[in-house]
Amino acid sequence: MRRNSSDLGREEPLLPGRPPKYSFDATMVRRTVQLTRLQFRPKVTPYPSVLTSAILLIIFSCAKEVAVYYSGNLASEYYAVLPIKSNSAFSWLVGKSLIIVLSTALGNSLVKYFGGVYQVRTRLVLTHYIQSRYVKKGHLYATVVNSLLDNPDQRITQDIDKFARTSAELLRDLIICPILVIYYTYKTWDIAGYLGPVIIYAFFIVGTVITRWLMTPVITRVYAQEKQEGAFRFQHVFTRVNAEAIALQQGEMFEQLALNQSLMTIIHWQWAIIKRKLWLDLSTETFGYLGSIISYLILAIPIFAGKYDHMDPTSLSSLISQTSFINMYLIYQFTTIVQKAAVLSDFAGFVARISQFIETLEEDVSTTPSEKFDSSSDSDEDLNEFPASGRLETQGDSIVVENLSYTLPSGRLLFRNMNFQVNPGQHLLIMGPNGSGKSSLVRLLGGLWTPQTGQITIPEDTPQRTGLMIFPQASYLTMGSLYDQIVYPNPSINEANNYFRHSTFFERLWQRLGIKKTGPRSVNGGIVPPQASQLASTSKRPSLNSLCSHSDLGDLDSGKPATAQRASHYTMSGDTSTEVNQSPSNPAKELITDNQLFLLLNRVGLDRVARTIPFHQTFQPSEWSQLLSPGETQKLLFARLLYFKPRFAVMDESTAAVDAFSSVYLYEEAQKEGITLLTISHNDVLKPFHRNILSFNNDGTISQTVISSS
Ligand SMILES: Nc1ncnc2c1ncn2[C@@H]1O[C@H](COP(=O)(O)OP(=O)(O)OP(=O)(O)O)[C@@H](O)[C@H]1O
Repeated sequence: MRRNSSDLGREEPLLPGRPPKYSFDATMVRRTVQLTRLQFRPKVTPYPSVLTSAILLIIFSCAKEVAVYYSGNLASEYYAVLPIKSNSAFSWLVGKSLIIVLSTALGNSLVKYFGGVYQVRTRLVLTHYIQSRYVKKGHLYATVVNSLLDNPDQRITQDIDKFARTSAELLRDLIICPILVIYYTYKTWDIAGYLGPVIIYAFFIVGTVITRWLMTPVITRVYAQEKQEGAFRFQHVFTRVNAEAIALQQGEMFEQLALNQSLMTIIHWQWAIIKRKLWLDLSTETFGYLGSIISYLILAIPIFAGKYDHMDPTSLSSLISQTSFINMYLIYQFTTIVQKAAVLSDFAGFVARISQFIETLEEDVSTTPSEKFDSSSDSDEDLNEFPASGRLETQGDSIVVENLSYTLPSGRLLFRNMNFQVNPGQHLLIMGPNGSGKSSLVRLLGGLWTPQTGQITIPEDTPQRTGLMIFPQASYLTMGSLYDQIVYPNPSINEANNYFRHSTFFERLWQRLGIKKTGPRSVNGGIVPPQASQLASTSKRPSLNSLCSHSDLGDLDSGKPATAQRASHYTMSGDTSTEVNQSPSNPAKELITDNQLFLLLNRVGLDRVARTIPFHQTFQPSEWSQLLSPGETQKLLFARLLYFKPRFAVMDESTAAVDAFSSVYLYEEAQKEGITLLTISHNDVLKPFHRNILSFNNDGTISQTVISSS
């Protein structure tokens, strides 16, 4: 797939005064149908489907309207009963009123309840659908780095939730609206003649036109503001994550100015919204109050025409009360339609943003950054003619790079016809100036980028060992415990995912009743872990899966929040042996034991960590950066390397923060395990551990030097 800069227009860029517009066109209808089909697709969660909650929502909305009709007529009945001072009639009416009022209250509450249920389930289904396609091999990097989609995080966290809320609101109010309009039109006609509905309809048309005219500028600015909100929040997160770097460089003032600039942009849009909302609110409020007066104007027509001259004053006031309720309710329905037009516009915007996300994920998003740009200006016209799948092969026992060429989007040639081979035991040191393309080679070896010409072959996995593991330049510790840092990327959270996919209502009921417990259903989509027999068996501890076990999805039916025991603080408890096997179903414990973890940590020089950080305790990535120094983090990643013992490993400056003595020791340990290392480093201390040196030059050429023949 080839993209050029014209694709940028898929979502309009945000320019002051020209926010993106979302309208009700054929695309919008197609996208709504698609989203609705996704929403209502067969049950994917242990909870009753979205369809069930939608049906219940509609049923209770209709029931509530019947109750509202009867309670609206109560006033006219009191007008009729009170003047005649009949005890029995009055008592009967009070009893009837109580039943009607309670039914109305119950109807309203149930409508709200099922609206909430529908909203939560819609969010669950859509978020799960998109999340499992977004954070997925081959998609995450491509979507984040290559696609032109703005703020995927905001779309997945906020937009889906708002879509769920607005669609519940529309379902509740708009589906039943036409039926009510027809019924109350008939009643109005019956009481006031044809002029009644004509006046109300004319009132509605004028109101809609004016409101719609005033609403459009508000809606478009709301979207501009939402987008800026996402960027502002992200900027704050970034400031928080990099607080230390900012403070050490005394960059607070700069950051403050940058944040103020973003704040002012948001305030600009918010202010624009408030100004325009004044006129919109003035219009809706005026039409709202006019509605109640119009109801009496309509009644005045037959009264002044003498239609009710035969009636006594009591009957007439009862009729006025009943009629005004009917007229007002018809006007209220129209007001609802007008008000819901704003919700409908919001809904259209959310449909657009969510659908764009899904469409991006379903596209064959290229993993080559150069395809973001029009490559016609490149020297090589055939850059993209090779199919992506043919570029990276997994076979044999060596890493083979043949005739590899790669040109950056800027047109800079990084490599030209690069050739090299790394056989088992022939450790390779990759050196070169900054920006010469060393990490880019890693991206190509990892399949993130697609070479424009040439072929890369990486060794295949065996049942015992992973063929190739890559340790990127930026150390990354995931959310989780020490166990998780070692077994990463093997997910110990599969338990939650399996439950999410497969548990039925009855399974869950049995679990609640304590009749059946779900055992571990390990789905190993990660890197080949060591055989269980290789692990020393000692006491076992829960890991990330206890964080994400059943209860952690929260109980949607009871409304209970997730019961995960998240690490809110770091305890310096040295005794890790008191926490034993909290979770009966913990895949991580089958991947690594306490004993093995303890030995591994000691082996890489992290004995302090082994003594002070509870093995089972979960931390956020930002907390890990406070718990461990950069050098300790790199040592922990070496523990991961020694745990997996892959056949080949690419270490991109993996000892950059480690002291020289420890670096040498870690390399000795890795090589003892039979791991063939491809090291990117500027450090000469590692030279003796390698057989060959691959030197990158800034002109796209490389040279190879044999250091030792062993
Ligand atoms: N996603 C990307 N899109 C476009 N260009 C990129 C991308 N990532 C890196 N580059 C460019 O590729 C060039 C080589 O970067 P690379 O990270 O491979 O350098 P390096 O040799 O590893 O440098 P260092 O020694 O500083 O780590 C840089 O000029 C960089 O701007």
